[in-house]
Formats: sequence, C-alpha cells, structure tokens
Amino acid sequence: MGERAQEREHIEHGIAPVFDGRSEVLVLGTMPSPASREAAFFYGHPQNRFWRVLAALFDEPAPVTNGERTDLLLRHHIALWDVLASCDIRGASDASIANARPNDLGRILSAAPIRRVFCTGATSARLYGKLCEPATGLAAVKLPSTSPANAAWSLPRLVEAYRPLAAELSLFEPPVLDVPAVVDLEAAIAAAGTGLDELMERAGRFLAYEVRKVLEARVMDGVETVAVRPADDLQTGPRRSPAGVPTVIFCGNGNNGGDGWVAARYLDAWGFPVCLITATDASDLVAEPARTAALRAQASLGPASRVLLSPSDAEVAAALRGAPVAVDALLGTGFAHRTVRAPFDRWIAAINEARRQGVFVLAADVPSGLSAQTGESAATTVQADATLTMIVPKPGLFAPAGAAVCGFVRTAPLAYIEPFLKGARTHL
Ligand SMILES: NC(=O)C1=CN([C@@H]2O[C@H](COP(=O)(O)OP(=O)(O)OC[C@H]3O[C@@H](n4cnc5c(N)ncnc54)[C@H](O)[C@@H]3O)[C@@H](O)[C@H]2O)[C@H](O)CC1
Ligand SMILES: [K+]
Repeated sequence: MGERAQEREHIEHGIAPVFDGRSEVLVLGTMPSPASREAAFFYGHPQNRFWRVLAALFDEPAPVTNGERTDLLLRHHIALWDVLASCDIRGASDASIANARPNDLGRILSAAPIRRVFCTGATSARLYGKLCEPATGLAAVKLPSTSPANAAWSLPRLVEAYRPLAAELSLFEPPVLDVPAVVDLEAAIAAAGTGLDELMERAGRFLAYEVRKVLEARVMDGVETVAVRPADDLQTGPRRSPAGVPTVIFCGNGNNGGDGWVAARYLDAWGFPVCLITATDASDLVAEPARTAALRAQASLGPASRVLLSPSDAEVAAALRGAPVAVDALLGTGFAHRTVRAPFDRWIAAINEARRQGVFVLAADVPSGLSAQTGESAATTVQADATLTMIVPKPGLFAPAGAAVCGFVRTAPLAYIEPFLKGARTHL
C-alpha cells in the first residue's frame, strides 16, 4: 500500500438514520464504509452479511434495494444508525479511527420507545460506551460484526448471535382485510413510493424463497439428490446447481400470474430450473405490471428452464410428473366467480392430481378457484399445501371452505403497512 493510501480521510456520516415512533431497538454500527457511502445506505458492501442476517432472523428473502431495507427495519420496529457523526479513518479500517465525534442519538431516543441498544461489532460497542452511553444511560449489547473481514463467523453463527435482537421486538400481526381494502392499501403504499411493480417483484421473490425452502428441505430429507448448498445458506445470492426435475409454475393472465413469472425468474437465477405454464405469451399479456414482469422473466430464463405456451393436457401431466413443487399463480384476488374457465379448470385438476402423487403445491396469494373475499369455492379449486398470501390475509382464506384448501397460510410482508392501517376496513 502506498504512502497516500495510508493517510486518514476525514469522513462525515451523511446517511439519515432509519427510525419512527414504533422503533423498539436501536442498532448501531460505527461509521458507513466506503461501499455504504457509495450506496448511500447502511451495510452497502455486497459481502457484508447484515441484511442477510436480519432477513434470516425473520425467515424472509434478503432485501435488495435501499427502499426494501428501510421497509424491513421499520416493519420489525428496528432503528438503525451509527455511533459516529464524523471521524478520520483509513478506508473501512475501524482500528484507524481518530477524532471521533458521536451522533446525537437523543434524536431517536426522544421520538421512539427504544428498549435496547445493540452495537454491530467491537469498535462500535467500545465507541458507544465511551462517547454515547454517558448521555443515553442505556448499556449496549455487543453483537459480532457482519463485515466480510469477520470471516470466522459463518452466516448461521451470526444469525444465532443476533437472535437476542429479534427477541426484543413485538410482533406485528397483519389484520385480515377485505379485498377492496387491500386495493386501497396498495394505493397508499404506492403513494408513499412503492409501486405495484415493486410489490410484484417482492411478491415473486418471496414466492421463490418459499419454493426454495421446500426444495432444500427435500434435499436435507434425502428425497432429492441434486447437489445444493445446505439450507442454512438460504440467504446467499445466485448460484448454479445441477438440474433436478423443474418446479412447475402455473401463471394466469392477470397480476397473480405476474407473481409467478417473477418467482420463475428468481428460482432460475438461483439455480433451480422451472417449467412455466401459461395460456398467453408474455408479449400478449394485457395486465400490468404482469406483462412487464413476464417479458423480463422470459428474457432472463436460462437453458435449464422453459416456458410451455398453451400445452396439451398430456404435456402438463408430463411436466408435473416427478416435479418437487407446483406453484399455483393462476388466479388471485381478481377471481370472484363460480366457475373457472378453460384451460385453467383443467390445469387446476392436474395440480390437484399431482398433489395426490406427492407434489408440494404452493398457492400464490390464494388457491385458484377460491374467492379471496367470500371464501366460496369454485367446482375446480386448487388444494394447496401452503398459501403465501400477499401483504395481508384476506377473509376468504379463513372461511370454512377456504381454510380447507389453503394448507399452511403465511403472509408475505411486502411493505411497511402499519402507518396506513388506521381507518382501514378490517373484516374481523
Ligand atoms: N395485493 C397486492 O398488493 C399485490 C397483489 N399482487 C397480485 O395481484 C393479484 C391480483 O391481480 P389481478 O390482476 O387483479 O387479478 P388476478 O390475477 O387474480 O385475476 C385476473 C385474471 O383472472 C382472469 N379470470 C377472472 N375470472 C376468471 C374465471 N372465472 N376463469 C378464468 N379466468 C378468470 C381474468 O381474465 C384475469 O386474467 C393478487 O392476487 C396478487 O397475487 C401483486 O403481485 C403484488 C401486490
Ligand atoms: K393463486
């Protein structure tokens, strides 16, 4: 390293803290690294495991954009900042810090019911103790650093060490909302900066994440023999694995289908081949953002995956034979009829037959054929092993007929919705 690279640089923090009146814990690093300053957000180095650790704590896919990362923090009532407002530092070397000036944590502590402070590493804990604790009167819990330099700590070990943070947080139970109230909620989320296209991206990624959990569990159980990394690596990024029988993803023509197209893109990118079944070519779809999402997915699928356009019943059955998982993204909240039109009725029957043969069926938002609002079930309705419902649960999922076809219900928390719930029409 040359003489100049050894010199300390004066750094001002420059990234606004994340918190609001619901924040319950305060997580503090030392100072944004050069990569974080470049990304204009905390823990921006792609190899830093902070976001993967938090996501794993809550069993969610790792957030990608700064907006998603902010949402994740606020949803879980976590405030995030750093101990220092400015210092002199060499690169990202905490050991080189001089002339340290602390941030005014009173800004957060006076606005939020912070129960506990956590420091992400030895340097932030030491500087917090010296520069902040006398003013805050709150002792901090020291957590291991998630930086790539802390290579001795594997991701699973970090996740275990961070569990006390999650244990401090009160759980948010999303309310059951009528379908028209979900539409209002979407509009409020969009007005606050997260559009339907971004929600669909998150929905599809969450679906892919749930599929991946099923696939990796099957490997652990010895049902699948493809060589994949162990399940505790679920948060890591793209990688390739030898192809097993592809996951079959059934996509309808509306935005429920869009969730399926996005899920296909992620699974393929993560190394899990897919067979996507659709009645309409991506370019002929009308609903947005489904059309844009489908075109993007179609263009990105690798050679191990394929799209079957209007396949025969025999081709559908062949795709399902031996498949580990079938994703039902045919009909979502837009369906409210007594009968399902062809070919979707036949595809639903094929999914249900495949489930009887052992294929795991995951429904996107709501099992197709079930009215998300009333819980009435069409003659042909998907029988799911699990349903990943988007943003909030809908009443139909809990009506007697609905509960019978949903399997295990999980809500995908696609956005920070608490600020928008006041006055929302809830079903229960
Ligand atoms: N809630 C959210 O914030 C998000 C929801 N997403 C997903 O979007 C769907 C709702 O999408 P929408 O386009 O409104 O409706 P659907 O896709 O459910 O259905 C419309 C589709 O279905 C066809 N159709 C209607 N009736 C029938 C019938 N009887 N037989 C056959 N086909 C029928 C219609 O022609 C349309 O093509 C929601 O469920 C979520 O999955 C976003 O992805 C993210 C945010
Ligand atoms: K569905």
